[in-house]
Amino acid sequence: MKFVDYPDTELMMFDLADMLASELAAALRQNDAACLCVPGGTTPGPIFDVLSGVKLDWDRVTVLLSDERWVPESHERSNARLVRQRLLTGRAAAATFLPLYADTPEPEAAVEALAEAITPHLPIDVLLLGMGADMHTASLFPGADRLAEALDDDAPVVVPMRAPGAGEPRVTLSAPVLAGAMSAHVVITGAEKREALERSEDLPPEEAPIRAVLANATVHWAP
Ligand SMILES: O=C(O)[C@H](O)[C@@H](O)[C@H](O)[C@H](O)COP(=O)(O)O
Repeated sequence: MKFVDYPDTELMMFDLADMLASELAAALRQNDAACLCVPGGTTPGPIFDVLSGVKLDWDRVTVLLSDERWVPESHERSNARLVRQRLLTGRAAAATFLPLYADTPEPEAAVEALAEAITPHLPIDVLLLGMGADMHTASLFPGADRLAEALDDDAPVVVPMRAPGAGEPRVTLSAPVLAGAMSAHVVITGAEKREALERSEDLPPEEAPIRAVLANATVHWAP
């Protein structure tokens, strides 16, 4: 794992957006298409704001979510809603978005079809993830009902997930899909998350799921 700390959040968001854009551009120089995978939550909005205005062949980029809350896009907790409002605007509006949600009451009915749509776009070229103070990333929560399945080397691409700290049911890309990204960045802010990251170093992924993606990742931190 590589760790980069920044003097302030604004600078981090700009630098990181710039880095993601360069990596996407490099992937597009090598291949016809590139896959960008992003998280939801409260942290990445400012990165999306910068990235959405970057000059890039966005029409060759597919955007995926690392995970989704099982709510329709009209819901304020929908990660797809965040991505549509903050990332898929401006120049990035030309990208293709693959949602991680379908209009079924429970995620179990939809995960296979979602995985089928995503699989042709793997491996992820550029991955951005967040992390919770409980050391979850994507929707790989400690104590979640299907965490062991999602951490397994042979895990399916998309796994439904229910956890005490998660609110509504979720779906998540599995650990091998996330860990298989060509380039991975984790963005965190504040002392609590930095301490959690340090604590995770002595824990197995079952207790600290962020461990499952850290080996080849760069963690970006600002106070
Ligand atoms: O849908 C989600 O909630 C995410 O994808 C999740 O994994 C998020 O990245 C962390 O919970 C951090 O969330 P914050 O950025 O809001 O702290």
